[in-house]
Amino acid sequence: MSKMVVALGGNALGKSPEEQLKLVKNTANSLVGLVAAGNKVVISHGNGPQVGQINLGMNYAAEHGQTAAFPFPECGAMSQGYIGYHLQQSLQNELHRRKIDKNVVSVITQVEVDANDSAFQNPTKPVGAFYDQATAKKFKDEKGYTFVEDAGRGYRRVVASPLPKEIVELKSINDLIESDNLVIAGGGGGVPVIKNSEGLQGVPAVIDKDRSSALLADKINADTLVILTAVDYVYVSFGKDNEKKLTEINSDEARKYIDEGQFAAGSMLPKIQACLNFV
Ligand SMILES: Nc1ncnc2c1ncn2[C@@H]1O[C@H](COP(=O)(O)OP(=O)(O)O)[C@@H](O)[C@H]1O
Ligand SMILES: NC(=O)OP(=O)(O)O
Repeated sequence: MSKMVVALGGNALGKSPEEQLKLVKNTANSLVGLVAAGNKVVISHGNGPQVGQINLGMNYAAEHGQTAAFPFPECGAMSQGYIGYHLQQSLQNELHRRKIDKNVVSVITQVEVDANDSAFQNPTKPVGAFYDQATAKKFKDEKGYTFVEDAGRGYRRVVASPLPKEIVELKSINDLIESDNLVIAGGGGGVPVIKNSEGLQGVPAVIDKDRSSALLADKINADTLVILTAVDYVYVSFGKDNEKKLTEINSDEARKYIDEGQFAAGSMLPKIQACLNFV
């Protein structure tokens, strides 16, 4: 039996609630397979596309006088609820189908970051949809957002992504795991919070869920960290005629490929770095 953290990529969760629910049902089948095989599974998930979508929709409604503005920490918490709800429902249905008696619970998770993290001055985390260059420029001029090209897939808005330091709800997560629940935690990398004289306070950023998942895996003493995304393999020379899939690498090879720039910043690079940190 292995204790494992399985991190699901936000870009592998589709672009709409309908698509997400369909994809999550498939994933639930595999995840419950791991549970049925006797593993203790903790699930984390990304939220890049979803948190950007929620923020865009909320900003649009606010600009049209329909709602108050919803900052990123609130949007991050909403994305944990939205994705956690689909995961909970799909996992519960699959557990029921296989006659496995287990409760599924999503923990709204806050993750502490450093208020002085230089990431606040240098946005790198892609969120929301992929745009062509002209549309990205239009948004940039109109709204002042920052955009970058994302791994050959188009342009995306980027926001600050400070490093995760502590998982605020760690004790509750551990208690829930120990009492045999199937736990979903650290969604979207966790809602970023800082500690100040008043206690915890949300900050406008999106933490990388691969980094938070590695931290979570370490803190709960997991044996295995699994990071799932929308490609079948990690490649060297990704997207080129001579691309080569990697089926097994050690940490020295991972570092060598990082130095060669084989993994794109903001997409595959944080996944490989998270795996190295965990190892
Ligand atoms: N060397 C590489 N090998 C495989 N995929 C890569 C590589 N470099 C960049 N990528 C891109 O990284 C993407 C996964 O990152 P991302 O979409 O940010 O993940 P997530 O599923 O967590 O949202 C892949 O779909 C692919 O487009
Ligand atoms: N928060 C986060 O890292 O989301 P993605 O996995 O969707 O990029």
